[in-house]
Amino acid sequence: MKILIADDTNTDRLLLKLYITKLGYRVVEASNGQEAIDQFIEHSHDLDLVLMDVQMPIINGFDAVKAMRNIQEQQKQEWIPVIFLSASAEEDDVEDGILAGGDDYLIKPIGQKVLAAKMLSMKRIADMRRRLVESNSVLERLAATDYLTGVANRRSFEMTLGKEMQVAKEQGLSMACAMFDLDKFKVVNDTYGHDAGDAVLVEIMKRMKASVRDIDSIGRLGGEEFGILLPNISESEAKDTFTRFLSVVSDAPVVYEDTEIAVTTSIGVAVYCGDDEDKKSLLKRADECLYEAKDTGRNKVVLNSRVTS
Ligand SMILES: Nc1nc2c(ncn2[C@@H]2O[C@H](COP(=O)(O)OP(=O)(O)OP(=O)(O)O)[C@@H](O)[C@H]2O)c(=O)[nH]1
Repeated sequence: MKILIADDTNTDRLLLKLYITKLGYRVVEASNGQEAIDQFIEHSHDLDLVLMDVQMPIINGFDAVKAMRNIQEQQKQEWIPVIFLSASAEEDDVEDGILAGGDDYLIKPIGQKVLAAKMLSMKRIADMRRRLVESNSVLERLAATDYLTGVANRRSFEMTLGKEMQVAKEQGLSMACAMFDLDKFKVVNDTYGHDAGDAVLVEIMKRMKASVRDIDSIGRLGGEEFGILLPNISESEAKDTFTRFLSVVSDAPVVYEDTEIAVTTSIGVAVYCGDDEDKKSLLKRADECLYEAKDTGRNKVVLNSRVTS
C-alpha cells in the first residue's frame, strides 16, 4: 500500500511517516497543497490512500482534495480514499472535509492504533471499489461483444460507426462502411449441421480480424451478416481492400472435424465522404450494394452501387 502524507508541519509529517513505514506501507510526502496535488498526479496509478492536513500554505487541504477529485473524474481514474487530519474538531470543518471529497476526518493528535485501524478500513473500501470497477469493465465488454465470434455486436458497431463518421466529417476524410454476408450459408448449415456453421462463422471472423488494420472495426450485424469500417481510406483503396477480403474468405476452406467447407462472401460498400449523410442512410446504401452483389452472382464486391468485380 502506498500512502501520500501531506502536512506542512515537519514534525507531524515525520511522525506519521514513522508510524506508517513501521506498518510496512510505502510513503510519498508533500509539505503544501500544491505539492500534494503534484504528488497525487505523479503517483495516482498506484496510490492507495491520502492523509491530508487541512491547514497548509499555498493551497489548503480542502482545496487540494477538490482539485484531486476533479482530476480523478476527468481522467476516469479509480477513487483513492482521503483522510483529513486537523486540529479543529468543529462540526462544520468535518462536514466541509467530506463535501470537499474526503472519506474520513481525524482530529490531531492521532494515536498510532487509530491511524492503523483507519488505514485498514480505507483499504477495504478502496479494494471493494477496485473490484466493482473491474466487474463493470468486464460487463461493459460483454455487453458490447458478440458471444460467438468475439467481434463487436450490432449496438457497439453502430456506436463506433457514429464516432468514425464524426471524425471523418471533422477531419475531412473519407471512410468505407461495408456489410458482408456469407453466401448460401443455409446450405452450409443444412449440409454440415449448425455447429459446423458456427465454426465457419468463428473461423471467418478470425481471418477477417487478422486482415484488417488496427484502426478498422468489425461487428456482427445479425445472423451471418457482418459490418466492417475502414476509416481514413479512399474509394479506390477501399475497393482493393474489400476485393482482397473476398480471397481471405474463399482462398482456403474452413476445416471442421476433418471436413473442408468452402465459403464465399458478398460485400456491399458505401463510401462516406464527410458530408451530412447520417448513419442510417450510410448503412442502407451499404445494404443496397450487398443486395446487388447477391443478385448479380455473389462472391463479389459492389461499391456505392457500382459492380466492381
Ligand atoms: N450456424 C449458424 N447459422 C446461423 C447463425 N445465424 C444465422 N444463421 C443461418 O444463416 C442462414 C441464412 O440463410 P439465408 O438468409 O437464407 O441466406 P443464405 O443461405 O446465406 O443465402 P444468401 O445470403 O442469399 O447467399 C440461415 O440458415 C440461418 O439459420 C448462427 O449464429 N449460426
